[in-house]
Amino acid sequence: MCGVVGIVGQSPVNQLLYDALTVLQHRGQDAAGIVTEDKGKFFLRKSNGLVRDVFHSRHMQSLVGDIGIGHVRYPTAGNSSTAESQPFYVNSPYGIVLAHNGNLTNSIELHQALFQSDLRHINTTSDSEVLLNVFAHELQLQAKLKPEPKDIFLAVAGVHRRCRGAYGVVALISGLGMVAFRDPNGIRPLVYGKRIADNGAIEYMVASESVALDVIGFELIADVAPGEAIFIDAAGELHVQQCAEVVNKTPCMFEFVYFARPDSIIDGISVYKARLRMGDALAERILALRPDHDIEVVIPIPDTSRTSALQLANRLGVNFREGFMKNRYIGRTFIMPGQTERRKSVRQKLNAIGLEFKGKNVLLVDDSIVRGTTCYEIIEMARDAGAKNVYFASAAPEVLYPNVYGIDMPAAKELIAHGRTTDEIRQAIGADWLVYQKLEDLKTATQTKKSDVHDFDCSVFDGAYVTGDIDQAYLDALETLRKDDNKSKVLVSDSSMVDLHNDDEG
Ligand SMILES: O=P(O)(O)OC[C@H]1O[C@H](OP(=O)(O)OP(=O)(O)O)[C@H](O)[C@@H]1O
Ligand SMILES: NC(=O)CC[C@H](N)C(=O)O
Ligand SMILES: [Mg+2]
Repeated sequence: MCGVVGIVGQSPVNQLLYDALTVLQHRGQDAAGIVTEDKGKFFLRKSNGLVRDVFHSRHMQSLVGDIGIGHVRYPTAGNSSTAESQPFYVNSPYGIVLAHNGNLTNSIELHQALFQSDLRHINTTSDSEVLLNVFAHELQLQAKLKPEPKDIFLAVAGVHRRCRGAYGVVALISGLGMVAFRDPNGIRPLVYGKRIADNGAIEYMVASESVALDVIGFELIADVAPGEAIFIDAAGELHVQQCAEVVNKTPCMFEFVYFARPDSIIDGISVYKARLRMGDALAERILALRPDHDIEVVIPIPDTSRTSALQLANRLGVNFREGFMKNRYIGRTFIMPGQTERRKSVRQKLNAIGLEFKGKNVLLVDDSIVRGTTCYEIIEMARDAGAKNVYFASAAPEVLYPNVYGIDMPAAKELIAHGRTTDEIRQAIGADWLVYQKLEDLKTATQTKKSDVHDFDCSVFDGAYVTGDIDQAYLDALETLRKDDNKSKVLVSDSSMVDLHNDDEG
């Protein structure tokens, strides 16, 4: 789940982009990149690592210009080499750089078509480079030396016709402006906002999550609607156009469960409020299943479950206690690339406060159980700390199916709930009791009257892929390519791959 940002400013945007990327860091910890443009020339810095490690003073100084885009990466396709970090660059037409959140489900077919019909060369295994070249080709078809907004929108319509899957995109077209668009299902989030610069002109910003706008000091205008594109031209003028023939708004449910920051608003839904309601619904379920429960304390698994766990405890009328302390310098474990790293990191990240566990019946609450890495370790820690009984509650239902839209869950067999009953999962994670949220309750908790979202992509829970193009053969191929055991063999980082680089000193 990557994070993207783009700013059309009235003064240098390098620091603003950097700050926005740090706010979006929770969406991708593997690599980061920024491209700015000044007098028709692009300036790039991208590399593997966290934002604070990728950009040093000398890189920041070289990122000149009042317009730019940025990306934080969590790979879901290709490999994790620096050459596959983003933004990507293509020199024709005009010179375009692009940052992508999501995952294309037909990138292999597109890759072939780009070579055989469009005579374009793709140099990496990244689906985002494919997406960039589809956009570039569609723009080239307009055959204009000075394209107008309608030509840009026709190119986006071409992307919608050819690309399948999930994409929240921001791109710069050299000398012309910044374009941003979202797939016709709106699977990945994308918002835009504005602020008034010191000279009185309007500055625009696009970001994966509204929290980035808040922190940088931009006011939210709207979500980029599914299938819609926005274009801010060289004169700073905003153009908005629906570019898809068919739109079916189904944002990713997992954004609300785990990925997004709680202080973000996605498609009119407050992630924070949705998580509070998830806690309420889960408490109702516990009360229905065990009216005479003996839970003495509710303990969240930091960080993401805090919001729902607090509300759950309130609703149960049981004490809420921070029984696990988190090392603030260790990032999210779920989005780390390998299982050994993930397991080690749970232990390094969380430590139990013994007195909250000793002799008590504790209910541990997490937002979700995916591979079971976190809950297995945590339950063992709770027992070591002297808990009498360790119960476990998940604010999301069983994660049963792979994700194909930008979350790296490629293999059903790696999911702890796959092929197991609830009781078998309980045994596998070592809990005394286990309860999951029901999918209907999760949907009800996430929906609000204020939003026009009536359905979600819940494919990881129900196996219904909203783009309608996923079959078992696709899932089998994805599993073979990306499952943990094969990642290290197949997806080796190749630092010798060619890409645009202004700075190769690291
Ligand atoms: O069952 P698993 O495969 O372990 O995945 C689920 C866990 O991973 C995530 O936490 P993470 O540490 O990534 O982030 P957080 O600090 O935001 O909770 C999520 O919040 C769960 O705790
Ligand atoms: N998580 C994402 O959004 C990934 C974007 C893109 N598919 C990549 O692997 O770089
Ligand atoms: Mg967690």
